[in-house]
Amino acid sequence: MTGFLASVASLEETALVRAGGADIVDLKDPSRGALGAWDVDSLREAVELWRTWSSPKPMLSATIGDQPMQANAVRNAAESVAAAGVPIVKLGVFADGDARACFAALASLTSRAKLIAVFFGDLRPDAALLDSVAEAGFYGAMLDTADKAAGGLRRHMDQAAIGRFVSRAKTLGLLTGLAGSLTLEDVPALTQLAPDYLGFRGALCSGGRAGRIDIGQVERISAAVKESRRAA
Ligand SMILES: O=C[C@H](O)COP(=O)(O)O
Repeated sequence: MTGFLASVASLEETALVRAGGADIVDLKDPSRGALGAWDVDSLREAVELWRTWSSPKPMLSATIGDQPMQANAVRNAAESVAAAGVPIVKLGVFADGDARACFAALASLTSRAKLIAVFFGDLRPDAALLDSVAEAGFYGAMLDTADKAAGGLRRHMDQAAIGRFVSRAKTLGLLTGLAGSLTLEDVPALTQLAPDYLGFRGALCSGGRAGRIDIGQVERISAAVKESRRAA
């Protein structure tokens, strides 16, 4: 069943998307890049708030920033997000450096945090890397886009290619997600591929992804995801 991930830039937005029906609240600073990170003090505050929530309680994730694919840089950034108490940590698989070495360096963290590898549809994602992601003990893998000015995920990958990614990740036992400037119109087609969640930021905001979350847009996307999964 496909869920709804909403990326938020502040504590206020965290409460808004929870009220709007998000299944995963994703702490991300869009002004700092595709996977811009919150500062550690704000992460701790969000974790404290999240711990007070009762049912329905969304999952909580956070991004580690747009790091170079160097094992030390990626591990340090991921350790710091996990140490703030965030249960799900999302990190980018950029085209530079040694992705396999980064995954291997993170294996020891997988007992303390659920790690998600974020592949980018506009950076020629190498699905063969999914095996290494699973071997390192990651919790999930998803597709997103790195360049938010270059169109959405479906502009860079066709339905069959996205479907192959989802299906390979599932076969490996990974939680699967799809994002990348998605809009309401993308929901029915992508839900057909049965990812575990669809992720949004820009479509939830007024004034673009670096703008502010609009509760009306959150509710519309949330309703569309729920409707599509009923129809699937
Ligand atoms: O993880 C999901 C993303 O934050 C998606 O952001 P976007 O919809 O602005 O590409």
